[in-house]
Amino acid sequence: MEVTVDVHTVHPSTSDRDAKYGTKTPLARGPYGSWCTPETSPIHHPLTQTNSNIETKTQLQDQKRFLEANSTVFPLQKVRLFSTSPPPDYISSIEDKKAITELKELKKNYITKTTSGDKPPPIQEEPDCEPEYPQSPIPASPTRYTKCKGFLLSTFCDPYMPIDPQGRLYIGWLCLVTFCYSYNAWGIALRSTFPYQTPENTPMWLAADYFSDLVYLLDVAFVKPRLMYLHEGFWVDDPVETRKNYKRKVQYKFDVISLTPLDVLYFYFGTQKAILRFPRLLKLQTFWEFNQAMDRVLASPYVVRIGKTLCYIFYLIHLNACAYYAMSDHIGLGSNGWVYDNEGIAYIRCFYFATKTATSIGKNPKPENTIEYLYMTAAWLMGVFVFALLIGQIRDIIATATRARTEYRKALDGCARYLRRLNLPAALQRRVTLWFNYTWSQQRCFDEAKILNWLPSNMKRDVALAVHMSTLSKVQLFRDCSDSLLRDLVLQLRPVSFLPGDLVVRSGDVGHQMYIIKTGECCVMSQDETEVLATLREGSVFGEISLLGIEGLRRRTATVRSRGYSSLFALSRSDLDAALEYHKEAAKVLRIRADQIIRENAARQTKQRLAALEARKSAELAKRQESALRRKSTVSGHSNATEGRRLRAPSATSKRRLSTVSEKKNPRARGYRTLASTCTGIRTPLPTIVFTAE
Ligand SMILES: Nc1ncnc2c1ncn2[C@@H]1O[C@@H]2COP(=O)(O)O[C@H]2[C@H]1O
Repeated sequence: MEVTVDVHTVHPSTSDRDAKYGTKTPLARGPYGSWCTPETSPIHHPLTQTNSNIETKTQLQDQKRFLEANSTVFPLQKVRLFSTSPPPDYISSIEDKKAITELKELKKNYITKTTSGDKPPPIQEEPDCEPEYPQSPIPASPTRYTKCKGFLLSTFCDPYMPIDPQGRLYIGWLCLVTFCYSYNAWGIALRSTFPYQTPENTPMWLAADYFSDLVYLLDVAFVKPRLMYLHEGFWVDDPVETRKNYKRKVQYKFDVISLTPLDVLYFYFGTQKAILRFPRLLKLQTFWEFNQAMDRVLASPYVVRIGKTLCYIFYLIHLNACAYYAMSDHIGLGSNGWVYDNEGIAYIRCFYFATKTATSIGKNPKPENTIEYLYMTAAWLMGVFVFALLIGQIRDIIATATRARTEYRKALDGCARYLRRLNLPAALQRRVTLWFNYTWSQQRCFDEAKILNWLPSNMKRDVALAVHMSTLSKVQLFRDCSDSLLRDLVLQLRPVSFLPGDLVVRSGDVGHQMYIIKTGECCVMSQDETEVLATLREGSVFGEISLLGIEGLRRRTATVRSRGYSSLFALSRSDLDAALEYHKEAAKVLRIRADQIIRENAARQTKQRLAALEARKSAELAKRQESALRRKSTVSGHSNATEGRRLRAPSATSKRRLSTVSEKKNPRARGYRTLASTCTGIRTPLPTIVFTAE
């Protein structure tokens, strides 16, 4: 349906507006510099709600209502007025509207049928199609076998199966190709300059040559075209597509050129001309690819990186040695003091010469003619720039490999220096050093979070779970609650280490963190620290009572010390609160356990008090009995004296009377007595119960 709307946008004059609003509001002005109706031509502009047409909003709304009443949706934001044909957006929106109406009708029919008792029409099922699951980040394992004419064929050898570019078999193949490439790279230069290819050993050289050619050919024809590749985030394993993909690459062109059979010219030049095989050197990309693959799969990629740099250095020296021998041969072996004198093993002597010239300036045989000067200059320049670069690269690689250790040493040295400057006791300084050493041996880094910071949060969580899984699986709390609690908390856990005897939490302090024991043991001590109430082991949780604030307890209910060296995970109050907000069951478990600890601690305390009271009573009784005995024994001999003392000593009744009098004088004394008598009955908040994850 085509809709053409012809609207003259009317801008009220400033006076109209002012009359309406009663003020002179500073509004944006129209394109004509005034808010009056333009006389010359109508304004053509889209009906969007901007400052300039804010005045016409009511009119526009009227128009919209009118058009909607005529069952058309008029997209105010998109339609340009005075346009002869509606824009595509508009058409699509009309179509959308139709589709929505149809859908609504269908729904209405369906609902009326179900409510009227009719059986609703069966819902049309989608045609059978494979559900598409997310792909694995690594393509399917290449170690599958297929049967071919009775033989089990590895997928790698099956010409119709795609190859996983990260699979071991492919990396093995790359290794073989790289070996053949290295043979060509070293061999062609060597055989072209040194007299090592003789008519006797030529068949051997040729066999090696053609073997490497065969590997090159297989690589280009059967392996590379089957390599799976990533396209728009998906692994493509269709053979036609993989072949096309390979052919699109520059590498394909180089691979094909590297197979140029220039060796047919052997028929003309003779088999000695190994230089004719130089196109084989164009397969350099495979060498790089192999290095990258090794870098990915090896546990310590630094070895590969250093190995690659050393390869470059040796290869340059090799080329230098070949050039030196070729020049010496050209000038005449032993013809002057600079050239190779044809003594000893030619290659070793030339290699030595090349190494010396590339790495040192001076103390080399003096060149005697132009060509020798040119060679020496080139060799020195190569030594200064190329070798310096390569050796610098090795230094960087080693520095990267040992960066964490260097940072640790720096931190330790800095801290030790600081403590020494403050002249702190030697024992404390030694403790700090011990802490550094222990933490390093446990974590191999000081800031785990910093290392993982590059990863997306889900991956970070997976890594943290994998790293700490062995400990976290022992924590009863996580076993009793849903898995998502563990996933939510794992990134918030901060590893901390303690030395033997270190205080982890102190009774009476405000609690800010709770702890999970990763390794080692911690002792929950009695208030006076003379008794160990409980020994907590791997996977145990402590320090949660003051975080939960049960019965208003915000302070630590006990002192906990590390028994030996221990590694714990600390979880802050805010992180725990955030997690418990969404994991009510975990909050319940923690509360139940904390309640239990508090109750049992209180029971234990009461028992201890009663026992102490009992002991005091029996001690008093014994004392009284003893004094009575003593009195009996002396009564006969000193009856007069005793009688006098008895008269002087106040009786129990008079004593009581005395104390009442003093209480009356000092009401605080009575207060203390009342408190003491009630205290024996109340539960003390100090929990003293064995609380382990087991
Ligand atoms: N008797 C006990 N047995 C085991 N753990 C205890 C005992 N008493 C206290 N704790 C733990 O020691 C912690 C000390 O700090 P909180 O009070 O925060 O939480 C306490 C409990 O987790």
